[in-house]
Amino acid sequence: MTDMMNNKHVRVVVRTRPTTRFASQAIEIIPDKNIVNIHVPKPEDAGFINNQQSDWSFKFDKLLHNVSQDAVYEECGTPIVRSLLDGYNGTLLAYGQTGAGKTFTMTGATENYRHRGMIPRAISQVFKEIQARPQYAYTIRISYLEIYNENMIDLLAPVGQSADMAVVEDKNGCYVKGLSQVIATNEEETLNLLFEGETARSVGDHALNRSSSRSHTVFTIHLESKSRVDSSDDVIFSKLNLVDLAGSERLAKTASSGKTLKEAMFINKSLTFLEQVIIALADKKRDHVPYRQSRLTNVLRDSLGGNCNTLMIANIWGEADHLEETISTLRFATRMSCVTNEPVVNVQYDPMTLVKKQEREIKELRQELAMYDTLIGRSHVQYEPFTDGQKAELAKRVRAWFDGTDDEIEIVTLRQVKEIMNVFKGMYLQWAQGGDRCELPKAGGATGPATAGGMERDISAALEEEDGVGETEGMGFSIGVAPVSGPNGRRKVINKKAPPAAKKEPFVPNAASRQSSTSFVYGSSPAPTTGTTGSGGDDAGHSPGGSPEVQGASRFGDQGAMGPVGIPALQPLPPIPARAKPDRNEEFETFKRGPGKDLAQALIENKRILRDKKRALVDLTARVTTLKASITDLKTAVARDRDQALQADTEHDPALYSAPIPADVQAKLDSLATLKADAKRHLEAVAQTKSELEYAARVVDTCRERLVREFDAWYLQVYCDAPAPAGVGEARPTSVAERRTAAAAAAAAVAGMTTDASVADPLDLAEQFDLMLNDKLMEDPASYSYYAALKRRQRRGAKPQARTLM
Ligand SMILES: Nc1ncnc2c1ncn2[C@@H]1O[C@H](COP(=O)(O)OP(=O)(O)OP(=O)(O)O)[C@@H](O)[C@H]1O
Repeated sequence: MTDMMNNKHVRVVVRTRPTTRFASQAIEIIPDKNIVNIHVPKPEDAGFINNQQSDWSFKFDKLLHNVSQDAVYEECGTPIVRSLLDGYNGTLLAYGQTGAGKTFTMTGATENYRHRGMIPRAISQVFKEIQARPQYAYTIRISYLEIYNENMIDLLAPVGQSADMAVVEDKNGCYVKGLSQVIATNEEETLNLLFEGETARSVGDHALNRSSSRSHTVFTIHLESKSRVDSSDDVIFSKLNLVDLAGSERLAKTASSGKTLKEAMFINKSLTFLEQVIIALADKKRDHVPYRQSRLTNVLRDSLGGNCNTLMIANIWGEADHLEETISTLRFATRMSCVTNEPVVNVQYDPMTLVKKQEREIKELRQELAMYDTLIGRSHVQYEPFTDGQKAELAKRVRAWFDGTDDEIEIVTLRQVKEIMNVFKGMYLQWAQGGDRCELPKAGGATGPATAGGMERDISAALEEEDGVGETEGMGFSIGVAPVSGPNGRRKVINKKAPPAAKKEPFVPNAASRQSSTSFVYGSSPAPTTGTTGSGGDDAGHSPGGSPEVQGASRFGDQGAMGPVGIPALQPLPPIPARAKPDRNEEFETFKRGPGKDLAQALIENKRILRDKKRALVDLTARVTTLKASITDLKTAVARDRDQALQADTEHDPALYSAPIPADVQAKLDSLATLKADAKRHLEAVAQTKSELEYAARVVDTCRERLVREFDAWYLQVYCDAPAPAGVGEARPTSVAERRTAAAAAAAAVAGMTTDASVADPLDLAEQFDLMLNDKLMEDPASYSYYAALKRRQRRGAKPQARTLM
């Protein structure tokens, strides 16, 4: 018996189907030497000069002529199953013409136990071997796949529950995703699965063999083994594929038509592809193996020429009528024997064992930490997750700290810090959502929870006292708007111990601030004021220019990270007196043409670049779509040519596959290659442009944020007498009066200018949509038409009157 592990090439065993009409004049079997000689007399009517081959000699690893199932299994099954138990993958496949005995070899005849085939015998041996190896724990899973007309069918899936399947390859090999793997604990259960699958198998009738299987099947025994003796966490995975291929046949001979003809064509095609894979594998110079051409080769990709023991049983039917098929089978078997394999044991680390090991380690480390804490006198240190009760207790202490009744919270562990942060977060969220009763404590040590409004009142009252003006800003101005909860650290810390709010009259917020749970500290423009003209107003919703981006830029600008800790202690900047309040939108225009001119121009220029990039991207993507469509058309044309050639090949002529490719097909293949290269180039350009576009978008955002920030600083400095932040604005007028005069002058200058739309209008909705469209196109260029239509619809939706007026 050959040692499978030392076997570097695919083993090929030829089995003959017993027959009383054996063509002994044409076929010579020499079992001792494993040789088959074939002599086909040349037809007399073929003419004087006849180069047709008439003699063949084939040598294989083993020749099994008229032997029993026992003998076949002993030769082919036993070693491969033993290797399976040792951790090597194995594949046993039966190939041959229809009726040559493939199914008889693999599954056998069910009515007689002695006639059972390789699969039931392999199952039986697997469980016997397992019993003989008590030092290992085994898990066995069974899958049974059928490939019928290029469709994959899960023969073990519960009726009506078959999932979508796909062949997937990862570092551990290749498998069919979605295919059921049923755990089997004993021989009987496994045989049940085999028969269950058998009944589900597609069986068709035709002239040669009334119970011929018209599909390929792959019965797989997946084995997982782990040593019970050594402490290693290694798990060995191995699998045995038992493959029953559909019969190779000549369409004319089987008198197939209609559905059966279609089946035969699929079978011939997949076997041709199998042959091509075998030819490629046998050719050491070929670096590409066309596995993906058919489901069969794709499923078997790690079983043919991979890291497994592969054995093929070539079934032949030695009657004169089937001489051609016999030669064809033996030629294929010869090619198969040239394929080399490198069997290796598939060892993997068990993820569950790893988890258990880490859990053990964590437990030990905790114990060690507890010992350490005891030694240094730190008791009651909490390392476990906090319980609800403990969380509530901690929240109480945090509140006490806010109230000032508790001066400090001792920090003992990182987990405790995290929990405290969680308490802050919860309080902040509750407050930001404007719940009626917020858990935030009232400043000044008042006991019990305070309302958000209450705190705001305290803050505003404090401001009133400080500035002598008591107006609160409504919401509505879009540029530089910052909510109380925002990150801009332009607020003062309320002294917990002596809150001015406690002494003041309660503040009654205006309508706008009542409507919103979020009130704005500065930059809000509640009134339809007209800049320096100073006409007051109270319309909170007046603001133009409410671009969400601009709001976002200001809310989450870079002036400090948003942190819930500082929130209760924040205080707004002094509000602008109503009579002096200019319209911020107008002031923004003034700013863009004055101190912020360079920045505004940079923004315009960067937006232009962004638009150019978007346009380029749309063009490139459209080109890729066109190229892809052309590639698909050409591929279809080539496939049609191939199908026609296959249909014409009713004699299944092996010479056809070595014949040169016709010129017109070659021309199509050349164009296909050119198109693919072109598409690849364009896809690279798309990727490049996409990254340039993203960069340009970032630059635009940064520019816009900076412009808004600078404007805020400028505005505050001019109208609120706030100190200029470092690096923002230079050579400014010194006094408030001077600044206001300068601003008025700038506004007057601007009044005479034409408005530059691109300055006033950052990325509009259409531009945002373009950006989104480009992102979608990147995900799937074929979606171009869909999204383009969507865009059209959106445009139409925006201007419905345009249609009705026509
Ligand atoms: N070695 C054998 N001993 C006895 N009977 C055999 C043997 N080989 C084949 N047969 C019989 O020949 C018939 C056809 O065999 P089988 O169905 O296995 O062919 P096949 O190659 O699987 O055909 P198909 O490709 O159509 O599935 C069956 O009735 C089977 O019992």
